[in-house]
Amino acid sequence: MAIGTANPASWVTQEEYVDWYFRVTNSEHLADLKAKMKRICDKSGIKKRHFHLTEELLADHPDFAGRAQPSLDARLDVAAAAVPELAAAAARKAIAEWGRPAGDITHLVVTTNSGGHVVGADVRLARLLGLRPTVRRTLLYLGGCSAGSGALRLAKDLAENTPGARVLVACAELNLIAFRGPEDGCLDTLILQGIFGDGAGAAVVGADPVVPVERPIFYMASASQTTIPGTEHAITGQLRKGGLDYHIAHEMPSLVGEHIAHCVADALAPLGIGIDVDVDGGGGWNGLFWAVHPGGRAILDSVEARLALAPGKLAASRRVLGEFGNMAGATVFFVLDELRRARGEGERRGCEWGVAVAFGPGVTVETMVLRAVHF
Ligand SMILES: CC(C)(COP(=O)(O)OP(=O)(O)OC[C@H]1O[C@@H](n2cnc3c(N)ncnc32)[C@H](O)[C@@H]1OP(=O)(O)O)[C@@H](O)C(=O)NCCC(=O)NCCSC(=O)CC(=O)O
Repeated sequence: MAIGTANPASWVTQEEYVDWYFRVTNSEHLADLKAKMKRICDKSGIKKRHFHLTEELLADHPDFAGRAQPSLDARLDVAAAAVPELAAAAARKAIAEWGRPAGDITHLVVTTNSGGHVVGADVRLARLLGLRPTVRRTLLYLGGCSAGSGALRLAKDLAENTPGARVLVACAELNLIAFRGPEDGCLDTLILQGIFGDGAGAAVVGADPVVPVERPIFYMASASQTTIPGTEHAITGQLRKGGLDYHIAHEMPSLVGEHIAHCVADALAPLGIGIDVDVDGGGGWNGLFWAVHPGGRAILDSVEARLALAPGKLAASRRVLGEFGNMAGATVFFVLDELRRARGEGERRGCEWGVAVAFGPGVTVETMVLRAVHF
């Protein structure tokens, strides 16, 4: 029924990032890694990224630049305050658009990869927003990049199974939990530092809108999850003394390309939606609008090629990637927001039905079938 997004105020252009990153981590001597990082950034399709971690904050915490030093406590301390604050900035926008008081929120689903506390980000966020003490909270940690879509799936079930429920979903992601300097033999670090950025997204989800106050944007027709067998190794992460150690396998773009068609076809089939979809990659897929998680430029290229999507079909995903990078679980809210903004600016007669697809550890594919309410 409403979507809000927010980013930290500080940002670095992708063009400047390589110099910035090697300078602030005192790594100028690692010339080969710097050249490789430049190749990654040049090909990333990203123009700028926002970060909570500034040079000043890094000066206060020089241990964040290395993975051997015990810095997890300090990282979590920063995230404990910053995650709910960023989530609140996005949630306030969503609640304002929704048009009803924050006290009418009945359920809260919060997800982040940047934390590990009790009392957690859900309690803090509820307090910041002035939600009712009886709001029913669910907190999901470390769900990877599909966590925002997973939280929306949960919200849909809550909304449909609890009459009158209004579920606030919020996700905030801060790269500082995984930030570290470049190191020989750790190519994952270059990918992570080269494409991930910080952001928060929020949405209000409910059934049976109260007209005319509530003006739905997307009808969530179905939300499903598939785990691709034999791919547990492809995305892994662990909280260690030096922060979140994250690994993304080189084959992720091809893996996604291989599985996207059957995941979407499986999600559409039970709905009996009359779309002439050719699962071998025919033009039928262009009969949908697309909100694909922009995990990286190569992921979007792979989906586009595999499904023979027309140029522009992934414009919302590419624009979000360009402006903000991969913001893990928060990204889906930005892509949905961008889609509805583009439709409001003259593309109102776009496709009626669409899909949101996100990928995460498992490898997990979250697929949501959506109907644009004003198409
Ligand atoms: C990083 C890229 C922009 C690079 O662009 P290209 O692939 O076109 O260019 P390229 O092949 O020349 O790659 C540039 C350099 O990066 C290296 N490279 C590419 N992918 C790598 C990876 N996963 N790990 C380590 N190195 C990698 C290449 O070997 C190459 O090194 P050299 O130049 O030395 O030969 C792209 O590969 C990309 O978008 N990858 C997708 C990243 C991804 O999987 N994201 C999903 C995140 S998972 C997610 O979103 C969910 C989650 O985290 O939970």
